[in-house]
Amino acid sequence: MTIDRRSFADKPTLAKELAEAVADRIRTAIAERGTAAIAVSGGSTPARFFQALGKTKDIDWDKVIVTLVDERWVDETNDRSNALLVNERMLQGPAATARFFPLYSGGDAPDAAAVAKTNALLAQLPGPFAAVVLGMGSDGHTASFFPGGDTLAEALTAEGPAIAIRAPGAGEPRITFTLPRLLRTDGLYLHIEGEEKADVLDTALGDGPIEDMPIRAVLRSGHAVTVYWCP
Ligand SMILES: O=C(O)[C@H](O)[C@@H](O)[C@H](O)[C@H](O)COP(=O)(O)O
Repeated sequence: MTIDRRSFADKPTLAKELAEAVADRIRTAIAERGTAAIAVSGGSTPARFFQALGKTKDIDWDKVIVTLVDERWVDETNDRSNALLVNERMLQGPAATARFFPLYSGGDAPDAAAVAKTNALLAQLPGPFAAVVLGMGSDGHTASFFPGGDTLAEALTAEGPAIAIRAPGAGEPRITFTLPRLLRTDGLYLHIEGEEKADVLDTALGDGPIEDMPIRAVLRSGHAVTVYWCP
């Protein structure tokens, strides 16, 4: 396994270092390919990182596309919307000129037509991501790869780019990039904070079925993963 675990003293230091790593990936992708796309996670952990990245001045933000690794099926006025979080915390100041590709495409549920609409937009993304930043729940989910997810097997294997998924621990129905699409990335980061999540990661790195802790599919994928952790 190519898992590089990095520990930082505190949350502000982690946010700054992760923002610098992702900014480097963005600058390199723009230099090599003309554009850079990144996919970031929602939830409660990434706000500081979003603010640090959004303040970065030496990036051609108008050449950057930001999207989400997954989204709850709610519109952008809902405080559970990951898009709302990204817009409020990252796409301000220097980063305000970046383009944002939402995963939520309207309506009450991610039915086939809604997912097709999202996938038509996502088909416009450049080939590989410059960076994908994952989070992890204490149940071992990442993106919306939840234990018990109704489309989990497909989400971990299909080309996608995105698929609907429902799971007992997920709250709303969700839409998520599939794992194969997320693995098409230059940099793959896992951002977790707190002792509990360090313990969950230790468990996930041990033996056991992927269905119990879907983060294992990422950790066993063969793609290098850099873990950013702080207490
Ligand atoms: O929309 C989401 O919920 C996510 O993208 C999800 O995969 C998240 O990264 C983990 O649930 C960790 O969430 P916390 O940071 O809130 O613990």
